[in-house]
Amino acid sequence: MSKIIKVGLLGLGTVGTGVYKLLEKQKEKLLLKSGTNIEIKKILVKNKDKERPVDKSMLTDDWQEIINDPEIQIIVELMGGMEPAKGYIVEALQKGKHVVTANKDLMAEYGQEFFAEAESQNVDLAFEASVGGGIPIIRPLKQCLVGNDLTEIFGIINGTTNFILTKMTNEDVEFGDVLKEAQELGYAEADPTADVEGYDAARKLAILSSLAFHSRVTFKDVFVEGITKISSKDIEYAKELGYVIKLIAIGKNTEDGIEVRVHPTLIPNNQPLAAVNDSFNAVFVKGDAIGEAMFYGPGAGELPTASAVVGDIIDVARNIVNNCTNRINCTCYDKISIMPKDEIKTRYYIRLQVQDESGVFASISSVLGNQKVSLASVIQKQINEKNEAEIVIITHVVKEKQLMEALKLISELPIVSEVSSVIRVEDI
Ligand SMILES: NC(=O)C1=CN([C@@H]2O[C@H](COP(=O)(O)OP(=O)(O)OC[C@H]3O[C@@H](n4cnc5c(N)ncnc54)[C@H](OP(=O)(O)O)[C@@H]3O)[C@@H](O)[C@H]2O)C=CC1
Ligand SMILES: N[C@@H](CC=O)C(=O)O
Ligand code: NA
Repeated sequence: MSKIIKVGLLGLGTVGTGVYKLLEKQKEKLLLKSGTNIEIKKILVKNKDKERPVDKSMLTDDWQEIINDPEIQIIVELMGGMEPAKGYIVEALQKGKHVVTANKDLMAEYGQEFFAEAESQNVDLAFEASVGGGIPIIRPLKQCLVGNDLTEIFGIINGTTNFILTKMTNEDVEFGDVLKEAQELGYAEADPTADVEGYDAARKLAILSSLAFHSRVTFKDVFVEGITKISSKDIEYAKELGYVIKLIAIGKNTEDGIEVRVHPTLIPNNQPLAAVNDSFNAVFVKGDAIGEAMFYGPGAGELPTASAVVGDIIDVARNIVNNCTNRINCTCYDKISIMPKDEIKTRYYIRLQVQDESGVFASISSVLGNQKVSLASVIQKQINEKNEAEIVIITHVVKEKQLMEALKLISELPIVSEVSSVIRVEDI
């Protein structure tokens, strides 16, 4: 057996650089911790001429140099995106190399395919960094909590949007400026649309739900809405009503199928998730044996994410040393249907601009009542220069389909000039 396990690193951006630094820092302890030395042999980058904190001779822009190197046993994919990362992972697994990845885009869509390859080659596939950055959540779900039947998994699983919403809540700042700051801090995806439109959180929720409910959930199954339409006014009104707005991911295993959704949500400000700020993430799980547990920590950034990747590398190295690779494979043994979006039930916050005249409330209440939408509260906020009043409604629990039908009818009422915001409310 090799006394040094050699690693091929794909990508030396935010996370790749963190992994390089952390393995260097841990160099003297790796043998003690894993039973073997671990060494990065080659690093794949796009642009070899960029200034980097590593020995230039390790860099290559040629994948063949890495995949065809028989000494390299572990491929660590930190490039991101779909191709060529997907092709490289499949090729690596097919060649009998172990794979560690932080790529949720790929795991949320091709997890099953990757596991089939890993199983057939008897190699490991580890992806702790793909959800919750540095927070241990994949391994706890696969190992520590496997004795439970989990019914719910929900939380804040995108650092960039949590950073933006926290700043918009606590400071008078522009969305664009805060997004730029999140990008500079290395939290955002290469294309930040994935963060702000909720796709990144939806991918992570697909991964978490697959693990929690033992049934494959992919990105396209998740109902998703991002944070781009959230205004400071909504944040302000939510605050007045005792709520805070967060991008919440919710996965439930119900009698009517798996419910998976990601959207901005008003949550009560005494809920523990309301105190999860900046780029921090938190994941709640509910199970028949454990009851409720919360996993909390840094959800993005160079070293927190590297912490999860290096944990995976060491774990794979231990398995190689102990000749026990491919111990935990795909855990999706069930096939549960996905609940259609229309069937989702929740409460809603609705902000409307209406004519300031008598009978307005009665007309709106009547439309809502006919659609079986019952009101928890209605508040008039202010009157503008056009003599329009702004009203905020909070509903009781209603099915998505009924609410959407009611909103369509409301928006057609002559006294309603605009339905300005519709945000879901959860007392989770
Ligand atoms: N940033 C974070 O906080 C977290 C990120 N992740 C995930 O980790 C992965 C990496 O993210 P991050 O480090 O932020 O990304 P970066 O954009 O900072 O880094 C990407 C790296 O991959 C290299 N690369 C990209 N495409 C190619 C290609 N076609 N061929 C060769 N090299 C390529 C780039 O090379 P070059 O340097 O030459 O441009 C760069 O070094 C992603 O999957 C991301 O979703 C997961 C958790 C947290
Ligand atoms: N862009 C992601 C990075 C970590 O997964 C985020 O903001 O959470
Ligand atoms: Na993690």
